[in-house]
Amino acid sequence: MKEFDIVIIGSGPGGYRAAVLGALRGKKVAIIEKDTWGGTCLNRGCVPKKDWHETAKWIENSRHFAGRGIVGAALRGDMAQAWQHQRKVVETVRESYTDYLKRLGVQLYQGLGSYRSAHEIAIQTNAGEEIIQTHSSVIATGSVPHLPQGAQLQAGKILHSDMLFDDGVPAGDRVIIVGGGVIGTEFAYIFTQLGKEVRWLVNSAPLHHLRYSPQAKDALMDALKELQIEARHGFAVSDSGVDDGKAWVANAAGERESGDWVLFATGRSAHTAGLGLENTQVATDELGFVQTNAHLETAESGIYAIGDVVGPYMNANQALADATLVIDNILGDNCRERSPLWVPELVYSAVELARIGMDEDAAEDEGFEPAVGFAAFETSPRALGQDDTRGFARILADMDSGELLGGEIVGRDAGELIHLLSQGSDREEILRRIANSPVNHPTRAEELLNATETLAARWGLGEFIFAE
Ligand SMILES: Cc1cc2nc3c(=O)[nH]c(=O)nc-3n(C[C@H](O)[C@H](O)[C@H](O)COP(=O)(O)OP(=O)(O)OC[C@H]3O[C@@H](n4cnc5c(N)ncnc54)[C@H](O)[C@@H]3O)c2cc1C
Ligand SMILES: NC(=O)c1ccc[n+]([C@@H]2O[C@H](COP(=O)([O-])OP(=O)(O)OC[C@H]3O[C@@H](n4cnc5c(N)ncnc54)[C@H](O)[C@@H]3O)[C@@H](O)[C@H]2O)c1
Repeated sequence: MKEFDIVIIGSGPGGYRAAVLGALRGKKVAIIEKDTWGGTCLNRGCVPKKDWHETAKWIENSRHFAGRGIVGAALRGDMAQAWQHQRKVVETVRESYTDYLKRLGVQLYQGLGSYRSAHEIAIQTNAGEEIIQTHSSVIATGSVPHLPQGAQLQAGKILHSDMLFDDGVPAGDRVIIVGGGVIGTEFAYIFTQLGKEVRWLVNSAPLHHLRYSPQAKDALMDALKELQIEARHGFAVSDSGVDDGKAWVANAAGERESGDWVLFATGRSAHTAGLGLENTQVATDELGFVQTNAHLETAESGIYAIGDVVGPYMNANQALADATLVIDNILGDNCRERSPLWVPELVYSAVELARIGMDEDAAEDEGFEPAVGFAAFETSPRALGQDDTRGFARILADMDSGELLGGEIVGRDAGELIHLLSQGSDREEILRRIANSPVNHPTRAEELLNATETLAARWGLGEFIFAE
């Protein structure tokens, strides 16, 4: 029986990163994947979605072509071609991921991983079963789409996002999107730009459950409205079907909406099916998420869990941060604690939203006195030159110490700019560093510098921000 120091089950961003870090730190590592290498993020999530988001942006930006001196035939989106484009990107990335794991000496197993006991894991492949032994293991099995009661999937007609990326884009231009979460908000924009006629149904205000400020959500909703993308509110789907080739959904009052196909974007649930957790002490909560302590260790010593399967923060950034933490904990003295507040969150839609840390209420609850630094992209030379002055950078700092408490960026490249606020845990230093480091001009990043300077000018935090 083969023996490993660390076995990882699942090859999404969490599992992949844990395998890389374990190997780089000299450990004998195996990773097990039952499906396509790279998990949800690479094959059915972040990577192909951002590829489409980029295409959508190009189409949206074509509104400005004439004014910039680009003239010629009108452009239109072709979603089937866009699907092919993301596939090529995904396949290239997947190959480089698996190559890197092999070069690092990680043992790759293709098959279903299932605990036989706390330190024995069976891998079921088409060829049979192999059992391996390990000192520690990491459950990184991610999540699967969650559907409301009454939703019935049908290939090519009623689907969730995994089916969209696995099977291709169905025929027909009238699409119904159900759900006002991140996927619904991102895809309502992407599909519209790619030439679809979108009917967007939400049972509560889009992104209501996320921690973005009302100003950020309003800025996004305004940008969507400008593109004629508006949600039908108060529509909770409780039934669905296909009649005469048309897909439909209905609410409890019997009201129907129909189109060529339907995309359900109604959340995701933890993926633990077939994992054999009953052969261990690992417990799940009432929603099915794997329970861990703050060190991400389960009730079974030596078994850790990371990413979507732990929840409730289901994004690749959290899975990556978790992976770094558990490898430190497995190899060190098990003392690092999960800190989701300082992992960036993003939405990629008509504008990008990015946030990190606390908002004003949370900061006050923690006993801080938050001051707000603000800069809009309205007069940024870079934003003006890009014909896109929507959005702002907002920074919260503590009046008593100048410590960064949180930040939010709305607008183009917010997903890149947020890194200026996420680097390092020395949050009393971050704003001083931003205010005093050499910058590239003209850039959007300068608006973070400007927001920092307003903390000095308006709130008197200069002594912290400009101190030697
Ligand atoms: C449409 C969409 C867009 C998204 N966009 C973004 C984005 O822009 N930014 C962002 O940060 N997040 C995004 N996300 C969320 C992100 O994809 C997930 O949070 C992330 O993939 C979670 O990573 P993970 O490692 O926990 O699990 P996953 O990526 O889900 O990977 C888990 C892997 O484990 C495998 N597995 C499960 N059980 C077993 C078993 N028993 N044996 C072997 N293998 C097993 C699965 O096959 C899967 O490959 C998006 C998600 C979706 C659906
Ligand atoms: N940029 C990113 O980081 C990113 C992008 C996409 C997805 N994700 C993650 O993937 C996961 C899944 O995304 P999601 O948007 O499906 O989930 P979500 O949990 O963000 O939102 C689900 C939405 O569906 C709605 N809903 C639920 N039942 C409904 C019903 N019967 N009728 C109408 N609406 C209903 C909810 O009110 C909610 O608005 C999330 O956890 C999300 O964070 C992250």
